[in-house]
Amino acid sequence: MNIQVLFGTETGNAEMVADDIVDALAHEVEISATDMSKFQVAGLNAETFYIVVCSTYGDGELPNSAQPFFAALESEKPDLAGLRFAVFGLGDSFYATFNRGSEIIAERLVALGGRQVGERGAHDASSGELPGDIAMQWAKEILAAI
Ligand SMILES: Cc1cc2nc3c(=O)[nH]c(=O)nc-3n(C[C@H](O)[C@H](O)[C@H](O)COP(=O)(O)O)c2cc1C
Repeated sequence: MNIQVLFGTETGNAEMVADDIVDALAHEVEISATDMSKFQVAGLNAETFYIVVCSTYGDGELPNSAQPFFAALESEKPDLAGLRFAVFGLGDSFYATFNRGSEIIAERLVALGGRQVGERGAHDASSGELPGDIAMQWAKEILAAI
């Protein structure tokens, strides 16, 4: 199976998490990580499983590097029937809009026909836990479910 990790970040935490997920799963599957801002929506395909790793900024908004990807999903409206994905969010429960960014992306992918696998993972910056630790455990559970 081929897994593509797509990360959306403002200050690099989601990229570190994406790299940790790649490290955790690389011995079992073909997997790589790409910044969403460098990924073409036309490249989405049903043969690949996607792991979307995305933080939240502003007031429950997408981080900078996720915005072009999200805008392209809205304008190009690709048919994502058959596409499967899982989502891991980074946020801070200090904000009422905790982890809304990852939810925004998941909702859009589902609206376009994609199927979300497993529970949306979440890291809370106020928890004191390392995001990579939470994400790697979550990713192993996702891999077992697909
Ligand atoms: C200015 C600012 C606004 C933020 N807004 C939110 C928010 O609305 N909801 C949330 O859950 N986290 C929010 N966060 C927390 C970030 O999502 C969290 O620190 C995350 O780890 C950043 O990941 P990144 O470096 O990949 O962007 C905010 C952080 C900053 C600095």
